[in-house]
Amino acid sequence: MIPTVKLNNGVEMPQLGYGVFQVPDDETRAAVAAALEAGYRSIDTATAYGNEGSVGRAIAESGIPRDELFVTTKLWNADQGYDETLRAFDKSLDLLGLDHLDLYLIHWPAPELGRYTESWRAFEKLYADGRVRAIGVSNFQPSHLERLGGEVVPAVNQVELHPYLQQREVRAYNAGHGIATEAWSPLAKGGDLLGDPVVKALAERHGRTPAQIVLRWHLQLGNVVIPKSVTPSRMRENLAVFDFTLSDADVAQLSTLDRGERTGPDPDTFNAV
Ligand SMILES: NC(=O)C1=CN([C@@H]2O[C@H](COP(=O)(O)OP(=O)(O)OC[C@H]3O[C@@H](n4cnc5c(N)ncnc54)[C@H](OP(=O)(O)O)[C@@H]3O)[C@@H](O)[C@H]2O)C=CC1
Ligand SMILES: O=C(O)C(=O)[C@@H](O)[C@H](O)C(=O)CO
Repeated sequence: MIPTVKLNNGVEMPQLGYGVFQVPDDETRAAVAAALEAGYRSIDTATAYGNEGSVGRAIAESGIPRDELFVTTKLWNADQGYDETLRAFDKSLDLLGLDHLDLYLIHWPAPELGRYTESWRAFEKLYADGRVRAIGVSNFQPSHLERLGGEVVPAVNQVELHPYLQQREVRAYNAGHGIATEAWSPLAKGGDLLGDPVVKALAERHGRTPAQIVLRWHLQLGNVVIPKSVTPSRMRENLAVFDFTLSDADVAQLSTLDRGERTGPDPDTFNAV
């Protein structure tokens, strides 16, 4: 039901998944269970979200075969460095209750720390050892990617991306290097974007919701998306986007909305640990 994108190492990643940022730990198990019940098979979490254990419990209780799931987590900034990364990976895998991960991402470049290249060496070891099926980065600008070094080209770069922040330069760089672009906050956190007159007019014309129009725009650009919702009806709504298409003119109209407007931190200056 959910199409996949083929990553640069041949691994197939669902183009639409479920994100759990800001889902409180004690609500995550039920939220992920509802998402899996709705049909999601790709889950995006992070050490920083404090809910990996609850994601793991929901996965274990679902009874869904492991090879039908795609699980992503992310290395937090405080864990950057070679040995620190290896330890953080073990801890995440343990919390998730898994014997391998599908995708591991360096969460932020945190350039002031100056350690993401060491973390990438550790990622390459984890990948070579078969403990993770694909490795990638998040919030990396082209300048950060240029300095990554190593042997393995990241499979994914997960960045903030939506019609108000279209990341044309990052997307072009990713595409030119075989890196899949994954959009975080694909709905711009459910804020003004969903009430934008252009989005609303397209929603009315297609008989869809504003969120569905925005998700369809992403999918037609080739982005991987991971919308978050704790509301089961919205989980289902966000999945019901594979039975209609936007015209080229619709996509072009949405592409005029770019304001370069971030809802989250700037990767060049975000160094929190
Ligand atoms: N790598 C990184 O640095 C980052 C990664 N992420 C990842 O991306 C995921 C998604 O991003 P996120 O920041 O959560 O923002 P989203 O763009 O996914 O928006 C989530 C918000 O939109 C609301 N919403 C969801 N669906 C609908 C709908 N159909 N109609 C109206 N409102 C809707 C949700 O409300 P409600 O839940 O109440 O239904 C929630 O408030 C995260 O969960 C996380 O996994 C996010 C930030 C940074
Ligand atoms: O959600 C994420 O993945 C993030 O990295 C954000 O929470 C980010 O750390 C942030 O918004 C800090 O204010």
